[in-house]
Amino acid sequence: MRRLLKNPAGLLGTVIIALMVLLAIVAPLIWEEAATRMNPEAISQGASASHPLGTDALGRDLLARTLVATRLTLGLAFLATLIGTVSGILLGTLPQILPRRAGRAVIAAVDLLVAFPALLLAMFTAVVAGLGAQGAVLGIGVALAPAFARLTHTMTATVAGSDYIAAARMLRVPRHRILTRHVLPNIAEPLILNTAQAMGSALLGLSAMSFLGMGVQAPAYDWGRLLNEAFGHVYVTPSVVVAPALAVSLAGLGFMLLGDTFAKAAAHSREAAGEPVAPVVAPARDEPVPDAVLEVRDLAVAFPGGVTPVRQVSLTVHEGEIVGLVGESGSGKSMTAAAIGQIVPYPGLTGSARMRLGGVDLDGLTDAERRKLLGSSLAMVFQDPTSSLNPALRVGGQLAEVATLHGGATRTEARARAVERLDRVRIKHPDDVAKRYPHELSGGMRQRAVIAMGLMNTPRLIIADEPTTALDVTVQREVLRVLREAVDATQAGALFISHDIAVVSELCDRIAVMYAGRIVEELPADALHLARHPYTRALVGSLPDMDTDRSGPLATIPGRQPAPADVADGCAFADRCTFTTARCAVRPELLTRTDTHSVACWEVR
Ligand SMILES: Nc1ncnc2c1ncn2[C@@H]1O[C@H](COP(=O)(O)OP(=O)(O)OP(=O)(O)O)[C@@H](O)[C@H]1O
Repeated sequence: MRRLLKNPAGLLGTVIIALMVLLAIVAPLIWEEAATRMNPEAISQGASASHPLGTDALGRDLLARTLVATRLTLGLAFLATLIGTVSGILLGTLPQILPRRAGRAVIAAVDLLVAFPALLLAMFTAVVAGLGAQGAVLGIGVALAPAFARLTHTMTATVAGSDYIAAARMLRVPRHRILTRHVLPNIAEPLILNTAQAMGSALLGLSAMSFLGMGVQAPAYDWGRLLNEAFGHVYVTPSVVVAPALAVSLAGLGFMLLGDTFAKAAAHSREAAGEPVAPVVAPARDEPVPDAVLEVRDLAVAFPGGVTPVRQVSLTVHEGEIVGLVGESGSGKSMTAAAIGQIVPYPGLTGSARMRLGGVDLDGLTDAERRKLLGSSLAMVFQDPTSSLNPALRVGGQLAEVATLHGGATRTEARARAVERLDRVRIKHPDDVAKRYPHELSGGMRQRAVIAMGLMNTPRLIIADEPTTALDVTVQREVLRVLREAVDATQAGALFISHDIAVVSELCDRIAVMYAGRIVEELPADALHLARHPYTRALVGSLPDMDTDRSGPLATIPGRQPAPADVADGCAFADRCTFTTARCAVRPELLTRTDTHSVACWEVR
């Protein structure tokens, strides 16, 4: 309701439709008599005190008739919309249930009908069904159905490709049950939005049919019929068309605005509750770290409802260095990466005391400058290489685009560079691979192609967010080697995110351990055995090695990490820690133990 009040167009649409519905209920009760009373002395008059919008050819009051006609007009529009949506949705879902060939035939028929002008289709159906309100309603319903069927089919086909539908099929869930339980609930929202707008179209279509004499027939009348009757006098008393024309336009506008409001409300309902609130962080006053390709100080990310997945995270990455960010699922690693790349999803907001990339302070830049800097200096490699590459474009073309867009290269230069970069990430026959589409590549090749894409310009920082999680162990090794070579060759810094402490310790120079949105320990990778924080020690301890007793269960960390909205004031790990004391009710700061080792724990002070 609050959102509706803030959206004037939506509010207007809601008020118009609410008034129309109210009129449809009460107008015939109040003005029926005035609307049907004939007056031979006041035939086809213009506006006057007794008839504010004039009279028709039989001397009946046009304002009263317009108000009374609201019920029939809205009622018929509702019926036509009902016919159109129900038959459209049924038609659109049929191909999911029918055998493949029959399904294709249905879709071909729908495509044919969509191509046919809607009003002609309505008229044709109305003529076949018989002149009058019934025929017109059926005609408009039939005219609305193909667009709904097309929409339903397209959305159903999209949802049908999802993994959860594949899982349901694998479990042998019957087709009709997949449709009603898994498909339709997921496409209901756009269908409802379209229904509101279809109501407007139905109303306009029905009014047009009645105006042409093919809809409601005398003595019944809707707004279109009133327009039809008034039209004969329009040159003598133009005001006679004002009331019905205004009513049709207002209702049409009302339904369109209402559809829009539904769409906006649906978009907002997907967001977390509450308004976005930016974290307040005081800017850093000390000198920036020299030679750092990335310096992040006190980074925080906040979502509405007190969800703060990243709290006071400080990270520094130097040239040619790979820093590993480890932590269990939900500790805020990806969100930290997203905040550095300025791609935190709305309604999340970020704040930091300092954010410098390649020696440039991002907070001091305009949006355009920041985009340019990030586009040319930051390369991001995500977990799923399939979604990082556009399936409709060839690999070489996509890589080349990066160089033309941010590096100012010509097309020929960019293409040559794309092949060279593919070669650099150890892709065999790079010339040939550049011409292929992403689906023609294996997972490991795709991930290497994404790394090559990051290397198209001269990145200062590479952020790799679990780049090998989806790959098997041998391919994983290849990709990690390529990443190390890329860092060594370009002297860029890299932030490598993973939940696998074994992989991180092998690849990285330094490791930052994250727990419940904060960094709890930072140390050189080769000093992992000297880790002091109980969480890091538990992580290291849960790694099996050659001496691990294979007959016993693997070591685990009991308990669970708190959700971002439930992190307590004290040490977030206290619940799961074996060294917890009264002091842990106060959060320990991340303190430097040696030049390269920092820990946030009371126990190790
Ligand atoms: N759009 C969002 N709205 C609200 N909270 C979110 C949103 N996206 C993520 N979060 C929260 O942020 C927290 C951190 O998520 P993040 O993806 O950074 O974790 P992660 O450490 O990378 O985990 P994983 O290893 O599973 O990817 C999660 O607990 C999640 O609940």
